Amino acid sequence: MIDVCCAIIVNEAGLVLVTQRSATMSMPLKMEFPGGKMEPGESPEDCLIREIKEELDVEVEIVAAIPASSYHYPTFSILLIPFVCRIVAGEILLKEHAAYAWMEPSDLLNCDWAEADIPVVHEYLNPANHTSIKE
Ligand SMILES: Nc1nc2c([nH]c(=O)n2[C@@H]2O[C@H](COP(=O)(O)OP(=O)(O)OP(=O)(O)O)[C@@H](O)[C@H]2O)c(=O)[nH]1
Repeated sequence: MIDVCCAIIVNEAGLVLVTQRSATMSMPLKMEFPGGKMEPGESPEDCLIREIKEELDVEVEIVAAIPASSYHYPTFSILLIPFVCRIVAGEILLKEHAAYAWMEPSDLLNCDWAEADIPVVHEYLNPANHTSIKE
């Protein structure tokens, strides 16, 4: 099982940042939440902040945790560990992804997601599943 942290970044208007994997990545052009694999000895929170800086060149603050969900792809399994975040410094500059979009929460389920993300979107859409970390 690969531990992967991902960021559900929300802006002041309540829109959610969705990123598109590039044509050269695995699962090309699928939509995902930015993030990546935890390194040995790294906490999920530190992983998330590092990955978002590497991928989007912004600094985020974690607002809430969403339950992790596992997903079994044909050749590997991942545990997706999502956090709701907001940007506290910087402007988005895509370093790896093909594109990004700010979406209304009600439109999220219409995206062509990496399959592991679909349960995460459902968890996000139910606020009862959010564990607040910072107001
Ligand atoms: N960052 C991120 N990765 C996801 C999501 N959903 C999902 O299935 N994944 C998968 O989890 C792994 C994340 O690893 P990564 O982002 O550090 O790795 P990577 O793109 O270099 O992938 P690679 O190891 O296939 O080259 C990838 O296999 C990716 O396809 C998601 O929402 N965000």
